[in-house]
Amino acid sequence: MITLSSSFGKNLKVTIFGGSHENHIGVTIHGLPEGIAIDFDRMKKFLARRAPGNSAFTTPRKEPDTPVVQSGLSHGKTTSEPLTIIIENTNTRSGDYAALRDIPRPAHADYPASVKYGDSVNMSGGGPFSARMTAPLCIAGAIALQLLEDWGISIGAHIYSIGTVHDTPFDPVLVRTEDFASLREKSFPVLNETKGYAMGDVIQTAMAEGDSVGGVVECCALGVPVGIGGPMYDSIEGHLSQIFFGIPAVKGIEFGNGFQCSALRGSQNNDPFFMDGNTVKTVTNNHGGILGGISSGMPLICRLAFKPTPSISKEQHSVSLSNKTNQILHITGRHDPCVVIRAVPVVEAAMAIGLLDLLSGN
Ligand SMILES: Cc1cc2nc3c(=O)[nH]c(=O)nc-3n(C[C@H](O)[C@H](O)[C@H](O)COP(=O)(O)O)c2cc1C
Ligand SMILES: C=C(O[C@@H]1CC(C(=O)O)=C[C@@H](OP(=O)(O)O)[C@H]1O)C(=O)O
Repeated sequence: MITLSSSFGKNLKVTIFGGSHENHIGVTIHGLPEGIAIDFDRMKKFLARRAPGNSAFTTPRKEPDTPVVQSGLSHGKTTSEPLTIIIENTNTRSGDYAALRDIPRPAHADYPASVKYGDSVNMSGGGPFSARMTAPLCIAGAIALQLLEDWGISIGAHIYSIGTVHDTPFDPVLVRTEDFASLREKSFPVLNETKGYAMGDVIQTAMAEGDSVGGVVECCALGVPVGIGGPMYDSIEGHLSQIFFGIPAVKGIEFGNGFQCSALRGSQNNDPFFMDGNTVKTVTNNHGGILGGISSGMPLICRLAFKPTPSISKEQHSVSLSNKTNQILHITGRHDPCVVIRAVPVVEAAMAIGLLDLLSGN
């Protein structure tokens, strides 16, 4: 068996390795400043927001997700070596996946991964494609969030929609750091509680029918200085999109008013500039804090669309790869009926790593 790994970043290189049903998963971070004290209590709190098994709306797989430092830390502070932290997988149930080696799940990675890797990769639990890999991403994200505070940058996210039910969006001009603090304390992070209950009903209805639902996470970064990013392939959108699309089940990304801008006239879409004391600001923020790939100093806002969880208990059509016949598939096992809730801190982590990488090279 080979262990796959994948890396993100130019100045801060984040490499994630392991698999959902291997002994452990983990992350190595190259390029952190030396002598930084890492707040592990905050990291654990952050990891707990993503961890499986914490509510009726998530997979019942229970994992403590305890970060264990392997190297790169001495007396609680970073050294000049890369930092490696792992998480043990303690609650695997690989039997759930025995049949799926031959009968791939629609919408999961099983089929193309089996063609590409054969039996050389352990695909149980989704292997290296599993959302389990977002736990080490959140370790790196927790560290990045901590470092970004020194730059005066804060990041927050919420469930923007589940199915067709929408939360109140962030106000793209007036959104404040304080809005993020209360969201972080919520197990179902929405701004409008009534909409949150309606979203819960949507998930419960799908679950009762052996089905799943998708949704959108909205994320915002405040305090990003003017001038981060660059033209064409150095754009903030391009850079963040690479790490965002590394999150399993992300199928679309919007920056600012995104697809909506296409229905507007220039006079409606353009954000007029004005002087706020000595600072140049815009009256509206359709551009979501990015112009020409470069930060404008306004709140940086984006939305990520997540598809419905592939593994559903409803009967589905698939094939037997060995027999080359059509096959009815019944998936058992432990799955999120909606991935969006646990994805909220994952999106914050990805945004933090992406921005810290850009800032480190600016
Ligand atoms: C937080 C989170 C939890 C997820 N939980 C599950 C799950 O329980 N079952 C499942 O089949 N897919 C789950 N997924 C989605 C799959 O990992 C993903 O759809 C799959 O790897 C295929 O990748 P793709 O959708 O990006 O093409 C989850 C995704 C996220 C972000
Ligand atoms: C374990 C996690 O989520 C898993 C993500 C996942 C998938 O296919 O993405 C499938 C399930 O794996 P298993 O069948 O092993 O329970 C989820 O539980 C986690 O996020 O930590």
